[in-house]
Amino acid sequence: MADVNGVLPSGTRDREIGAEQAHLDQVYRRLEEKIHEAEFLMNDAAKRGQVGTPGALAERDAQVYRAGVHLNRLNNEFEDFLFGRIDLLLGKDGKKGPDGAYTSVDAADDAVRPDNTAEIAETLHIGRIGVLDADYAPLVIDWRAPAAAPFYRSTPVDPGRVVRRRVIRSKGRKVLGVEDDLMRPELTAYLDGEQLPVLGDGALMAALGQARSHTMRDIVASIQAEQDLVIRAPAASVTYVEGGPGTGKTAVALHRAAYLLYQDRRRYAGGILIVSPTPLLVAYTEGVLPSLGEEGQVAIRAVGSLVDGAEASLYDEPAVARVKGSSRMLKVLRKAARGVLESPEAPTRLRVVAFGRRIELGADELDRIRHNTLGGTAPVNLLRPRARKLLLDALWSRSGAAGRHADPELAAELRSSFDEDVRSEDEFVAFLDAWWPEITPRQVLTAMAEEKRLGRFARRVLNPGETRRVARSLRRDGLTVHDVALLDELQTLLGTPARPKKKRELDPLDQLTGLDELMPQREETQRERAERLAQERVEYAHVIVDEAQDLTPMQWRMVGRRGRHATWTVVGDPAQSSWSDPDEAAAARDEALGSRPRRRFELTVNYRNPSEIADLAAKVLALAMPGSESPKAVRSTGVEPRFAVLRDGGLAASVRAEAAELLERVDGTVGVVVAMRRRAEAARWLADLGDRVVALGSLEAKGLEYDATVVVSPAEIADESPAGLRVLYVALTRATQQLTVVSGERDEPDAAGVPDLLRD
Ligand SMILES: Nc1ncnc2c1ncn2[C@@H]1O[C@H](COP(=O)(O)OP(=O)(O)OP(=O)(O)O)[C@@H](O)[C@H]1O
Repeated sequence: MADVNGVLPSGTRDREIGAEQAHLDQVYRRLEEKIHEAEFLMNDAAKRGQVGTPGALAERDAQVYRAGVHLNRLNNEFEDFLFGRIDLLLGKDGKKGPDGAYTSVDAADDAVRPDNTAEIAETLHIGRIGVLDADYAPLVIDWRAPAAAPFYRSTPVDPGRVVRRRVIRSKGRKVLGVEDDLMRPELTAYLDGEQLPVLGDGALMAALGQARSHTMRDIVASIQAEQDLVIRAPAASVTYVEGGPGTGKTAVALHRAAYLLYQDRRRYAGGILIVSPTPLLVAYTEGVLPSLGEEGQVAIRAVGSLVDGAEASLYDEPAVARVKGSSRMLKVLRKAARGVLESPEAPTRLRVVAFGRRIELGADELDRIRHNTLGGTAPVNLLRPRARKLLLDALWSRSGAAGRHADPELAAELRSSFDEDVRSEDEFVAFLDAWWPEITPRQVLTAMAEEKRLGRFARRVLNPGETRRVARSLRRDGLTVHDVALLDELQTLLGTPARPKKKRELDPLDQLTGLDELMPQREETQRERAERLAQERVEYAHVIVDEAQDLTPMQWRMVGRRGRHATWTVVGDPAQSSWSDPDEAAAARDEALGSRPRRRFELTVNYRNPSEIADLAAKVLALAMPGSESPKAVRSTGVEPRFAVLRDGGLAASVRAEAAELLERVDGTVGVVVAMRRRAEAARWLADLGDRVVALGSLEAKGLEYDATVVVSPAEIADESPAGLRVLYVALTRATQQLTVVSGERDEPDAAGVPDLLRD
């Protein structure tokens, strides 16, 4: 309907908005009916409860639960939940599918007439959940339903049946605007006898230009075709997604979690785990799933918080992180988990009295027994019964009672009464507790903090300098992100011994019959214990790893243990890896994922950075990973990055002034990225600029984005670790609007203030 200049007849916009408003009104009326139904159900259920029979009570609980879930969802979805519409040509098969949609995605051969005109055969509205009218015809189709896929998949190159895709913006019950994309611009299409109008510049650009807040928004209304392919990929084995900065990897990962739950809620009742690199990114993304109507079954955890009780947010200096994250640590931990028993506090003599004789085992004998007990690879804490048995053997042979009876039955009886004697002796019990205590992972880390002991555990694995630095880092207060993977590994190496079963409350009937005594408690077998422990460990049905390029080998082992039977989605960008040896991490990843087949996807479009910023970042990418390609920026703002040099007052004053200036120029947030060691001072520089501005260490910037960023001293960031150039690449790709680079002396800026690393 638009003429060649794109001018629409007056009133078209109002009429189109009016039509969508009418549809939204109808949807709300239907939702209100559903809410009344749900409330009625709850009241009715409450009344039934008053009847009081067990059957009625159970029924009431089930009904209240169902109605509660229903009400809750409806209330949650009320905000902005109808967001899309597609107008479609007749489908090839011409039949209606289960959602009222034609099942084919291709247009029928005769859908377009020879004069390039066509009739719209069907209009579908898409929203956060599906709503049917009283006759079960769809008023809104859930965005995750197959019928909604053409909304995301259709492109002008491959439009399928879609003629026009419309994004509807609404607030509460009011439609504010519509943005259309024409998929078949060559066509003149008619709906109910009127030519189909096209309004706005397209929803994607509108979404990308918006100011950013401190939380991520869902992209449900503007998911792009290549992203939709990933979101809806079947959850078989491993879905592996690579893409440069801003290509929507995090957004896609979150929407995929919601999609998988919709697809097969029962299968994912085992939970979906999303592993995120930092607590900041967890906080940033936490709201997305609830906005998609999904909560509860998805756990988003920072990699430093995967072990219960450990909430690590400290970072090791790069040289230490490199050692702690490497798979060399596995050898060190294996030795440490066993060697920790040889503590200076461990008793070196065992004395008992049995059969009226004093029997003693000395240090050498005890060392030999410990050594024999530890042979093999069984978890240390599970070896205590074996240690006790070997101690009793040694005491028995020292007792001289072994040869007393030739008759095997009598000899066995004697031995068993000897064992009973010794085992019940207080001294023996106290000795065993001190000599073979139950060890916790933290105790092993504490032992490793002593340089001498760590030196023994790490012989021929770490060099003396590495040993010294790791030991020193473990003496600090608080856990680092890398310590958590060590704790998890140690937990596996140490094992959790079977706890004595809680005594059941005595059943009066048991007391009468003495049944308890007649049926001795059977000891758990090794195999049963292993099975029980395997079940108790937190495992998930699907594991999503965000920023996967950053996981160290030790972290991959930790994450791998949480998804041994899971399907996986792994998203990352090797060019953003802050790990010093990406090949080693890739090998560890392959080991964690096992031999499961992979489906690979690539995301190629940068939705975050305008081309002006993306072009600058590409220069660092060329240094960091020569030959690799940057994603294509989808928009440009005409605003070039600004290069600032030090003013009077040094770095603090310069950064403050640049941040203040950006606050004036953008509506949303400003991120100031500094080298890790400057984190604390940078926070002080910006303290009174308000909460729209945040100071971040370079590693913390991972995955986040701001309207504008100040990157402070590229050279400092690049020099901070062997992966420094890749970390700098991350820092330079965080802004959605404007970027300022502040150079220090080390950056050797030229006359225009451009630092050495960013020059052509
Ligand atoms: N289809 C889309 N519609 C609207 N916005 C989008 C779309 N895809 C991505 N975005 C936006 O682009 C930005 C970058 O997305 P996201 O953070 O998921 O990218 P990423 O690939 O994880 O980036 P990085 O690797 O740098 O962390 C976000 O603001 C996201 O909302």
